[in-house]
Amino acid sequence: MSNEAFQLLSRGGVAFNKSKSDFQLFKRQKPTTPKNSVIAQPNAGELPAELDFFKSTRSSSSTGKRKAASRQQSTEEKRRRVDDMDVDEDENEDKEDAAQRLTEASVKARKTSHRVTAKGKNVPSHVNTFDELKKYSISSHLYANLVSSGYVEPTGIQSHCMPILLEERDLVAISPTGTGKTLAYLLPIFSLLSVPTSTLIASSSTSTGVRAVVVVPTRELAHQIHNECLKLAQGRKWKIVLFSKATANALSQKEARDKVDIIISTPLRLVAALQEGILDLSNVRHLVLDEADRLMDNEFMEQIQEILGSCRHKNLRKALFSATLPANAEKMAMDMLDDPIRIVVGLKDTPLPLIQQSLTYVADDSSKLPSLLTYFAQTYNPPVLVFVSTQTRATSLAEELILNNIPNIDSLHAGMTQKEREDSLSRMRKGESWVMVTTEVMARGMDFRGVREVINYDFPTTIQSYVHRIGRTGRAGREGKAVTFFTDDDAPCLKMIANVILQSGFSVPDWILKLPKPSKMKRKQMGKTKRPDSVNPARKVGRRDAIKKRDMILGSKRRTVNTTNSYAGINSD
Ligand SMILES: Nc1ncnc2c1ncn2[C@@H]1O[C@H](COP(=O)(O)OP(=O)(O)OP(=O)(O)O)[C@@H](O)[C@H]1O
Repeated sequence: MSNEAFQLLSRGGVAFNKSKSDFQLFKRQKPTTPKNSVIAQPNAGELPAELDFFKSTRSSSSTGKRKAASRQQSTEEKRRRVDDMDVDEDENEDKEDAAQRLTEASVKARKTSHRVTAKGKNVPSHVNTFDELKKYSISSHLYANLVSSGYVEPTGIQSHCMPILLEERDLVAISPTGTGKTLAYLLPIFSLLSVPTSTLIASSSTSTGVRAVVVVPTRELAHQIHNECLKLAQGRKWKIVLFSKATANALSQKEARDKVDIIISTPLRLVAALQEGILDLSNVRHLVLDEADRLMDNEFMEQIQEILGSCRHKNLRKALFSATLPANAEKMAMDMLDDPIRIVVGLKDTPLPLIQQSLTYVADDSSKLPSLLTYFAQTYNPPVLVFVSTQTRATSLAEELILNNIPNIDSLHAGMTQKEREDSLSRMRKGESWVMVTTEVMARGMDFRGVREVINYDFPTTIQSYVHRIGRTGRAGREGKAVTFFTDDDAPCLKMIANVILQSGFSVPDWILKLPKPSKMKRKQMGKTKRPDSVNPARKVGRRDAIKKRDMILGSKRRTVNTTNSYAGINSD
């Protein structure tokens, strides 16, 4: 692969060409399978049309199809059994029970001719093209920006949700990772706001103040969504604010505040400004909670309630989006909304079949590092995201990889300063990082379209965590690969994740599926498992080693730009 192609793929953001010719550069690349992988079943060539969110199978290679054919029978059989389950009515069911039913042959046969389920009163019809949205009086200028951003056809979630939001209905929307949920809500917001507040003020229209708010769980995601907004805003004087301490201060003046159209923020930042009295949300008409299930967990719920309480406009419309929504979060979501519509694209809480998933047994924690080094000793497709459970382990693993001469290592976690996090992200987008060691902070929403591989170094302890982590690859119709290490200690959650893999259409060994269902207590304990801070307890770092280590880390950071140029070598077919 050429350096240029890599730069293009890893850039993300504004100039990416969604015609997918870049994607086709990778068509012939064979995925590699680590030797100690106990499960590695490529997906079955062609996706069912309903799951082909980006029509990607049009470009899948015939070789892939041939290879898949020989394995297809059992995988397809299992997948069909999943397809036949009643996803409309039963999707809140416990995954384990669902998979148990899969392994039994007595699943009731029901053909799911549709993969989009809609619930609610008077659900507006979906559209097949962006052109069909014209009946909602979308401005030609907004269209032009849509087209110049490279969006040609709406994805499934966009086809269904855009009309609903444009008809000003409350919405809960669930669609797999990387299927374009951001645009699904941003386009209707821009269309409904119609013109920037500055124009309204100039024409002495009455109401002023922030009119739309998008809330997300991390700063990085807020930044990314802000960039998406800027694409749609081109050529007009929209005031779109990425909320931070600095922008909050700048908005302390009412005149400045009144000109703001859209705010993108994390809950904490927004609530701090509300409490300081430097923000007024009473004019907000559109509130979006992106990664809604995360925002409704204990860490954020209080803040979300405060934000909801501050959005008091009588015409406030609310929309919640996520790739996952467990039953309890869904109930809370529905309770927040008025006469809501609920849209589910694909199977709830299930990764895209384009992501080739496997589990790799690594016995215990101290065996993970050698396994990862073995992995990187073989051909791999950078950039790779490696997920660990804590900040300290992220730092430790990144250092170990550098000391073992794995090129272009970076890390990103919430313990780093904002500047460090921004620099890390920027290196990733520029293609300077080949391996990014990170924590849950990067698991949701982040869109690096070049990411071909995700490694779960530490086992995810919830289905949601697994789905979002591996969803950093296989985005916008591209193929991806996800490898999950598991140790004996991960047994309580193993079956749960294996069931997700099965549900995506991949095989898993029967012995895992036959594991007894762990008690809730065991699963809770598993979530709290204390892993050592260092991923290599054997390393005794003396003073000389410490200096060497520091120099190597600094050297590695300096070298990144140069070594990026030799990228093609490592990634060749
Ligand atoms: N209609 C479209 N055609 C082609 N590409 C699209 C379209 N809509 C969105 N995309 C691209 O798909 C990628 C994924 O979009 P986005 O980040 O909105 O996904 P998501 O569903 O929100 O994912 P996640 O659940 O991980 O947050 C982005 O790179 C985006 O530019």
